[in-house]
Amino acid sequence: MTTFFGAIADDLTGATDLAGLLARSGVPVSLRMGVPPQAPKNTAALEIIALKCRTAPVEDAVAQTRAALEWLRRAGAQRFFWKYCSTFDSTKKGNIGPVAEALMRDLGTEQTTYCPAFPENGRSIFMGNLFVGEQPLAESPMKDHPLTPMRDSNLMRLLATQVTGRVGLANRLTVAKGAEALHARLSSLAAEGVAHVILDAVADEDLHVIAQACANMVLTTGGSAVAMPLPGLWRDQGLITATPPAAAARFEDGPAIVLSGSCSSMTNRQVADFLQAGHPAYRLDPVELNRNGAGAAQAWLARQDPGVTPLIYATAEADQVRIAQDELGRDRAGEVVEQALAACAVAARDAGTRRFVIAGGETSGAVAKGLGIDRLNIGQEIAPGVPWCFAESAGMHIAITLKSGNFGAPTFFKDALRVLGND
Ligand SMILES: Nc1ncnc2c1ncn2[C@@H]1O[C@H](COP(=O)(O)OP(=O)(O)O)[C@@H](O)[C@H]1O
Ligand SMILES: O=C(O)[C@@H](O)C(=O)COP(=O)(O)O
Repeated sequence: MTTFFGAIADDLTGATDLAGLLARSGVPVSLRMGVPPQAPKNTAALEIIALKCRTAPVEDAVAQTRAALEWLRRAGAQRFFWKYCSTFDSTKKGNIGPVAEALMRDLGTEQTTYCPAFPENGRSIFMGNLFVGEQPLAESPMKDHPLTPMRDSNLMRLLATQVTGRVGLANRLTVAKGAEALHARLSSLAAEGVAHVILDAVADEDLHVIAQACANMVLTTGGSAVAMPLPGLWRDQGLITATPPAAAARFEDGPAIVLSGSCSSMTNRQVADFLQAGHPAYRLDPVELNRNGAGAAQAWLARQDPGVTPLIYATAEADQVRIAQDELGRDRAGEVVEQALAACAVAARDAGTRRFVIAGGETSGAVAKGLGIDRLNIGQEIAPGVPWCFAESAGMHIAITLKSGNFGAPTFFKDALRVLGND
């Protein structure tokens, strides 16, 4: 099938989030890890390329996204989407703005839109200000994010330092009037030379208005939710067709494992819930891993009953994370944990595990890389923005879910096993 929609995501969990929401339309979605080295072949109507460029140097992020754009254009894509975090994770320099401007230049378009709203997960935008639940972004836990601390809630100000073009707003009062009014507002902003338009949205209805108004724009940007209604609209217009999920959306049923490297407050609750349910668990200590490697964890794993899903986790509260980081440095502490979880995933696969539940964005990248995954097909959603995915790993068909730290209910790990399997 020829590709119609090409999306570029700045991280892997963000890409599966987008894929899960697009898949709700019934239109096949394909997700590639990185820009494929080979020319497009067997592409889906909706193609997503997952990059790892959220915190990369700006020039690096721009080069990666331009290469992804080129591949998607060669696949036939006619509409493009730049996916970043629903909490607008970025710094004064980028990478959201510079990448958007580079994509605009390559596509020859003078205006794009920005909408990280994700109402189902509590992200809303009003008068250009981003809220996480009832808290302004800058008062939410995102203010202390280790890499991209968000200390301003105003998206116009945040974006203005990242772009060279003018920034404007189409506010909720306009969006509430419907697609025609929003379209007219975008046109009048374009006439004034406003290249970057923040779009307010507080509820899913707003996202539908935005999709209608923007469905013909060559490039739009945002979180996953604003793209969600687009495939349905294009299908109704006859631009794409829905076909049953690809045959690759299958896995060989088998044992499951939960691997958690996220230290977000939600993941801490999810680990506690799973421990309370009595699952066998092994806690990784970064200092110990740095000294002796992951051998003890793998030996423990080899002794487990494959019928009872084990949990291996480094998830810890902030004070424990600080102790490990003080001892090893932030990067080394993260690296030893990621390497250990990736090694455990490979050992589990080789011992017959076929369902993998992974918590954490960086963790997911490391595990997927360790398992040698280069393409994911999208299956059932477990929680908003967290689908099961199907992939090939060392010639085996596996199922894997990659959970962003903040997403999912406290029962997420049990929910994942229930959605796919008999647990
Ligand atoms: N106990 C710990 N001490 C220090 N760093 C840790 C610990 N546990 C996990 N980490 C690291 O913290 C980072 C968590 O990031 P990530 O996996 O992206 O989760 P999230 O999606 O919640 O941000 C990873 O690099 C992981 O290896
Ligand atoms: O938009 C979102 O919130 C997510 O899709 C996302 O990008 C999550 O990033 P991590 O929290 O780093 O996994």
